[in-house]
Amino acid sequence: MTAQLHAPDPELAIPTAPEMGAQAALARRVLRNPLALVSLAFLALIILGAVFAPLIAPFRPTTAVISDVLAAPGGSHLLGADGAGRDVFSRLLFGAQFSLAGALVALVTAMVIGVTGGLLAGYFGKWIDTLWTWVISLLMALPAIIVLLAARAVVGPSLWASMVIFGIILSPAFFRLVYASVTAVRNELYVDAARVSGLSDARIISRHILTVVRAPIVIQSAIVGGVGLAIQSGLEFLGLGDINVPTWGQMLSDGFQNLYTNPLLIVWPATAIGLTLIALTLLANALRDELERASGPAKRSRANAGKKSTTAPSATAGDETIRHDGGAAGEAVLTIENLSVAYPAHGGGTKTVVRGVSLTVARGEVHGLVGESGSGKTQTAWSVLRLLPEGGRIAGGSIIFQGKDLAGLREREMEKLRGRRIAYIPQEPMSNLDPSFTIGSQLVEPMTICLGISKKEATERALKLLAKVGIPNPQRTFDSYPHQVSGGMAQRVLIAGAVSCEPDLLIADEPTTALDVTVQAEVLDLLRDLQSELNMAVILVTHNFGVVADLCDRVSVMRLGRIVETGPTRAIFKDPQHPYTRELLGAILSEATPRGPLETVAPAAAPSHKEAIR
Ligand SMILES: Nc1ncnc2c1ncn2[C@@H]1O[C@H](COP(=O)(O)OP(=O)(O)OP(=O)(O)O)[C@@H](O)[C@H]1O
Repeated sequence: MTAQLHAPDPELAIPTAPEMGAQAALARRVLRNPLALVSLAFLALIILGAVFAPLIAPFRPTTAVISDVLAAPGGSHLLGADGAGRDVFSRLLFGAQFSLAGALVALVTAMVIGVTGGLLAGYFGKWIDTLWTWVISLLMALPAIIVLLAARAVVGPSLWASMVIFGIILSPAFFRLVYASVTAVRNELYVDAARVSGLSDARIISRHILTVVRAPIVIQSAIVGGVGLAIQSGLEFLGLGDINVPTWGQMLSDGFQNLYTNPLLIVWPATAIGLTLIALTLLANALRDELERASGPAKRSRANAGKKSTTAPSATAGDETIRHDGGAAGEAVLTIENLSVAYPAHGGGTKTVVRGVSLTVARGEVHGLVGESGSGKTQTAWSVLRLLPEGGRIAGGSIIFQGKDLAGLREREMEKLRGRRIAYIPQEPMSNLDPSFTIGSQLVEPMTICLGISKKEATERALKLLAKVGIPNPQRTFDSYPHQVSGGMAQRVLIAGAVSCEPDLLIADEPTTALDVTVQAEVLDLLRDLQSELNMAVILVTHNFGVVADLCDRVSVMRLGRIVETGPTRAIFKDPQHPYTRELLGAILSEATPRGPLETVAPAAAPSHKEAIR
C-alpha cells in the first residue's frame, strides 16, 4: 500500500491550479464590470500621474511666478495659476503623490493593527481576546480630531505622523470586521478538520480564516483609504497641515483664500478628491460583488452540525462492573490510563464528563467506543486528539501514544502528530470541508506539509487516493467544491484525507451517521479495507452495535463518562456481563416484532435486522 500510494503515476494528468484559475476568472469578471473598469481606469490614471509627476508636470509644485498670479487656464498654465503664481496642474500632479501616499499610510497602519488584532483575538480568544478588545475599545473612545490636534501640537504639522496616528485611530474599523468574521468561522468544523489534518494555527489562519475575511477587508480598505484622504484634506484645508508639502488639501486651503476672485482654484482639488473617493468606493463595491458571486453557494455559512443523539435506552443498571479480559493482541499503539475530562460547571466548580477511562488499542485493531448519547465517547476521542472544546481539560490520567504521554505534550509537539500519526474522520462530512476551496486543494495542502512532498506529487497522490476510496471520476471530484459533491462522496474525501499520511491511529467519530443507509454500508466496507491494508489502529466512536459487530475487534461500552465493560466484540455480544450492556444489546437485538408492515408492502420486503441497524 505504501509503495502504491507513493509511486507517481505518469498517466495521471496534473490538474491546473484551481485557485489560480479562480483568481484569474475573478479578475476577468471585475474587468467586465463597467463601473469597476471606469473606476480602475481613473485610479490608474491618478496613480500614473502621481508617479510620473516629475516628468509630466511643466513646473515644480513650489515654483512661483509673480507675473502669473491668479492666471486663467490656458497658455503656459493648463489649469491656471494660484494666488502665489504656482502652476495648478503641476501642483495637482504632485499633490496626488502626497495625498495618496498619506491616505495609504493611514490605511496600512489601520489594516496592520486591525486585521492582526482581529485575527488573533477572534481565533485564539481567551486573554488575547480580552487584551485586544480592551485596547480597541480604548481607541474607539478617543475623539479622533482632538487626538490629531493634540498630536500636531506635540509633533508639529507632519503629514506622515498625523496619518500614522489617524491610522491607529481607524484600526477598530478593521478589527471589528475581522473579529466578527473570525469568531463566526472559528468553530466551523472545517477549521477543526484543518487542525486535525496537521495544519498549524498560522497556516489555518492564513488559509482558512483570511480567505473568509478578505472580501470585507477589501471593501473596508477602500472606505478607510477614502476616509484617510478626506480627513487629511480636511485638516489641511483648516490650515493644520504642512504648508511645504503640496497636497490636494493644501490646494483646497489656498483656493479658499481666493474663492471670490478665482473660484476655479477650489474646483480642481475638490474634483480630484471627490472623484478619487467615488472611484475607490465603486471599485470596492464591484470587487466585493464579484468575490461574493465567485464564492456562490459554496460560501454560505454552515451552521455547526449538531451531533446526532441516539435513542439508546436509559440505563437502569445498578453498580457498574468492569470486565477487562486480558490485553490486546499485537503492539499497543495507544494506551489510555485512568483518563478524566472536566469542564467548568455553571455556578463554579467542575463537571467531570469522562471518569477513569482506560483502554488499549493495538496496531491493526479496531476498538469500538459505544454508548448512549452523552456517555463521553466523543470527549474521550477528542482527548486523544487534544482538541477538547473551550473550557474542557484533561483533568487526570495519561494517554500514551507511541511512548509519549499526549495528556502533557506541548501543543507544538501535538501539531506534529495530528494529521500525520493520528488522523480523524468526523461525523459531518460537509461541514468539515472548507466551502471556499476545491476538494483537491484541501487534500493536497496537508500532504505537502505532513509528508514534505511537492505539490505535484501530492496532487498525484490525492488523485490516486480518491480513486482508492471509490470515487468514480477522481479528477472531477478533485476540481470540485464541496457543495458540488454528495455527502457520501464528501465522507470518502475525508477518509482519503485522513489516511493520506498513513497514520498509525485513526479516530473515526460516528463516520456514517450523517449518511444515508445505502452509503453507510459502502463507507464501512471502505474503512474496513483501508484499516486492514494500512494495518492502522482505529478507535471507532459509535452508538450503533450493528457497526460494532461489522467492524470492531474489541469494544468498550461507555455510560455516564465511564467504561462499564470492555472486551472482544464477539465475547461481549455473546455474553454481556454488565446490565447496561445487556440492556443496550437487548434494545437493539430485540426479537420483538417491529411495527406491522404497510399494507401495500409484503412482509418479505421488510429489511433484515442487520440492514435495519446499519
Ligand atoms: N463544551 C462542553 N462543555 C461542557 N460539557 C460538555 C461539552 N461538550 C460535551 N459536554 C458534556 O460531556 C458529556 C459527554 O459528551 P460526549 O460528546 O462525549 O458524548 P457522546 O457519548 O459522544 O454522545 P453523542 O453520541 O451524542 O455524541 C455530555 O454530558 C456533555 O454534556
